[in-house]
Amino acid sequence: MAVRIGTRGSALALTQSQQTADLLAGVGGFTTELVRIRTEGDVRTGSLASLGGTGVFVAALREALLADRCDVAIHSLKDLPTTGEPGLSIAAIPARADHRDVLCARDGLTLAQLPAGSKVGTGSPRRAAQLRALRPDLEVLDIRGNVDTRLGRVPGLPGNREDAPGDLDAVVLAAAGLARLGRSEVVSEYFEPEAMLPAPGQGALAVECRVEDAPERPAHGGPAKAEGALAHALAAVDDADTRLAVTAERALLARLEAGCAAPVGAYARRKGSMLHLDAVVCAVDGTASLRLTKATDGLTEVGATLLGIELAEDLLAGGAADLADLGA
Ligand SMILES: NCc1[nH]cc(CCC(=O)O)c1CC(=O)O
Repeated sequence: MAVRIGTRGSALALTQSQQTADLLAGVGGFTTELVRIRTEGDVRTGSLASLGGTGVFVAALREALLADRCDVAIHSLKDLPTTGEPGLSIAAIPARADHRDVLCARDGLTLAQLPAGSKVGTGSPRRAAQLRALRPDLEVLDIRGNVDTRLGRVPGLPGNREDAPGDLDAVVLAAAGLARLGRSEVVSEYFEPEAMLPAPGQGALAVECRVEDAPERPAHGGPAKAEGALAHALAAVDDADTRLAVTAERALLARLEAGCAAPVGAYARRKGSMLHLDAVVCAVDGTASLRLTKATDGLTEVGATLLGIELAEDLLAGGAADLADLGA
């Protein structure tokens, strides 16, 4: 019997679901098939999908898992709410792809090379705030749509359709999504976290399944226990360092009680025996921000969670809630 992989129908979702299906099947013991889960957001026009945010898609995939219409669901971790779903488990977090945001500008321009007044599109308050802080002289515009639609707003990018509008000078997107779609040649600049902190979980995927199919992970570390071919594969594709990093980033987000549209950036990575976490909360107009860093030698799920909570409390003590509407 094939393991049914539930996925959204966008090009990005289909690509990352197929790549993850191949990763799981590569461990051996089963085949996979993609099951496309339709949502209300898919059948109506783009504006509803953006209104409902990604929450409607996550909810539809979770409903399909609980109703046994699929066995596994693949999510972009940065779109996944920090609250879990009873009966389901984040059974695997594969190694993170590129965590960075990128600029895709006309004529290969970097951010520093864009003329004053250039129009830069992004749908993310986090990216807008950090862009405005770096270049207050640019015009940052709110844009919507899938990756192809967004790239189509910039004239002359390789791979754009002939009839694309090309009405902006640049857009900012996630490196990981472009890489998964094979469109990295549109990138004119990669932003290191020092310039722009990514969204918590950016570049990482989450594989969710019903709790009875998930490998058992001891709370204080040690190898996961897996019964059955699927649980074994889920344990095998899990990346411990990525899991630690995104656990810290998401614990921070949860403690800030920040929504997915809040202007909060966070990036954690393991360096030797330490886990480092950088985070920023920005005023959306880019005039103020609070950026802090913290590290721990507690390289367990508990240690990573505490790191995120403690850095969030440092940010709150520094006035993060007055800077930004965290509930956005
Ligand atoms: N919010 C949309 C979204 N969700 C996941 C990705 C791809 C990158 C990733 O997996 O983090 C994107 C596109 C983007 O932000 O450019």
